[in-house]
Amino acid sequence: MLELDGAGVAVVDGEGGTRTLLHPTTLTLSERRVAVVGANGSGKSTLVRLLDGLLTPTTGAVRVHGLDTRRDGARVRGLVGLLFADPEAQLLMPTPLEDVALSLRHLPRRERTERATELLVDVGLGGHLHQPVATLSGGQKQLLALTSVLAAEPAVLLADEPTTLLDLRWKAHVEALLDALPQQVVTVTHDLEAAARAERVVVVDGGRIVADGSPAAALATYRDLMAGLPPELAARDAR
Ligand SMILES: Nc1ncnc2c1ncn2[C@@H]1O[C@H](COP(=O)(O)OP(=O)(O)OP(=O)(O)O)[C@@H](O)[C@H]1O
Repeated sequence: MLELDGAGVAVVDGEGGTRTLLHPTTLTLSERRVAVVGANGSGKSTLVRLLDGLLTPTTGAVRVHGLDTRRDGARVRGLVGLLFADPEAQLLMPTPLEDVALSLRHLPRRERTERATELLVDVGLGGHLHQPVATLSGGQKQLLALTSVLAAEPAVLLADEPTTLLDLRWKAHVEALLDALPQQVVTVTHDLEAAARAERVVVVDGGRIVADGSPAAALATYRDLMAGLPPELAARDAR
């Protein structure tokens, strides 16, 4: 369960004024599949960074499974896994085996290697255990990033445009893996077909939630917005 309780983010801008990235927002996300859509720069990643505790709200509070991200940041980060569009941003080790093993550092060394091998074989990267990460294809890198994140067994996965850089085949592969996960997955996406498969869609515009509800209703609002309608005229009452 993810909760925003009047949570907002404002930063000091270059001119010494303040800039609101997310207006105070109250939201409880308990659905297993949530999609967040919105234009570039609308505040989607800000919302995700709040939920993983990387960013603390400047007003209100954010709770993950009841833990306040401001007070219990380290424990929250233990509960939440993050997957970004660009796997380069999160692959830290020289080989796939070492990268997955890093997420398993709580295990004794031998078990760590065995478990990392098992996980890589399961996702189809068994033939690439020791291949330099830099030489993997983009799709293989994203699959590795996902495997490393999941190895830590997060309770919640936040995926920020996880398939944006993938070709159709890799996109389908990564989406199928994400769809099959037992844990809650919140996905930021520009892919409206993927968003339509969620149980709930949240639409962000100008740092505000402007629609929130079933995919059909919320995506209708988003399409209206993208067609140039101001939020107050775009389809409302998505819930
Ligand atoms: N630390 C910061 N200081 C100033 N402005 C910021 C900061 N972080 C984000 N912003 C601005 O806040 C706005 C929202 O950014 P955010 O990354 O949340 O958007 P987004 O919806 O995820 O966009 P995209 O789809 O392009 O990734 C942008 O205009 C961005 O430049």
